[in-house]
Amino acid sequence: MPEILVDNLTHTFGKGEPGALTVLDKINLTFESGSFNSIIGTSGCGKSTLLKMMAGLFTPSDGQMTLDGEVIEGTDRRRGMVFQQDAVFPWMTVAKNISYGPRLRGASKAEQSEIEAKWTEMVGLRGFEDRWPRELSGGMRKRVDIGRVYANDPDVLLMDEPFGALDAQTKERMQSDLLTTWQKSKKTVVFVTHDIEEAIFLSDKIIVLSSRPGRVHHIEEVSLPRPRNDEMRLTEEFLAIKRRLWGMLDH
Ligand SMILES: Nc1ncnc2c1ncn2[C@@H]1O[C@H](COP(=O)(O)OP(=O)(O)OP(=O)(O)O)[C@@H](O)[C@H]1O
Repeated sequence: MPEILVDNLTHTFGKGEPGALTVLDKINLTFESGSFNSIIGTSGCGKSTLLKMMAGLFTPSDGQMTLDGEVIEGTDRRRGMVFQQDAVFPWMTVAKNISYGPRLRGASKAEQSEIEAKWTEMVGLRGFEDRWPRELSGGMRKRVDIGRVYANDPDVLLMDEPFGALDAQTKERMQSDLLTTWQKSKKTVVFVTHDIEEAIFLSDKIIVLSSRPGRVHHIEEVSLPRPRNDEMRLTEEFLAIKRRLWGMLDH
C-alpha cells in the first residue's frame, strides 16, 4: 500500500511571467498508507491545485510529490480522481460505466461482469445495473462515479468535494457509505472539502491550509474511534474538534 510524500512543494501559476500567482508555498506532508486524509481551507487557498498535482494534472513549479518513493508525473490509474461534478457517461448503463476502465484495458467479458457485480454492490447500486444515468438521482450518479474509480483498483483515491452538490441528508448517507467501502479496501484517500464536519467524520488526519499562498497551518489527528456512526457527530469530542478547526478558518 502506498505512501504519498509532498516534499517542499511550491506552485506558482505563470511562474516568471507578469501576473504570476503563487498558490502553494513550501508544503511538506505525509499521507500514510491506507489512511483517510482531508484538506480544508478557505476558498482559493490551493486545495484543488494540491489534489490535482497528486493526480498528475499539474506539475509543481518547485519541489515534488512521490508515491511509494516514485516521483508523481502525469496521470496514472493508480491515482483515481473523483470530482464534484460527476463524470458519468450518459450513453452507458450503470454497469457499463463501472466497468469502463477495465474494458478499456482489455478485461475479458467474465472479468467485466465480475467487476460490475462487485462494485455495483459495494457502492449500493445493486438492482440498478441496467439503468441509464438520466434515470438516477445526483447521489446515485455519484455512487456510479465512485464505483468506476474503484473498479480501476487504484492505490490512491483523490476526491475533490465529491459530495459538494448533494443535499445534507444524502451527503451524510454518502459519507457513511464511503467509509464502509474504504474500510473494506483501505485505499489511501485524500479528500478536499469545505465542510469541517465532513472532514472530521471521515478522516484520520485533517490538513488545514492557510490562504494566499496556501501553507500548512495545522494538522489535526482525529482520534474518534472507527467504525464511525452518525451519533458521533454530536459527541463532545467531535464538537471540540469542530470548534477548534472553525476558529482556524478565515470567515
Ligand atoms: N490553471 C490555473 N491558472 C491560473 N490560476 C489558477 C489555475 N487554477 C487555479 N488557479 C488559482 O489558484 C488559486 C487556488 O485555486 P484552487 O482551485 O486550488 O483553490 P481551492 O482552495 O480549491 O478553492 P475552492 O475551495 O474555491 O475550490 C485561485 O486563486 C485560482 O484562481
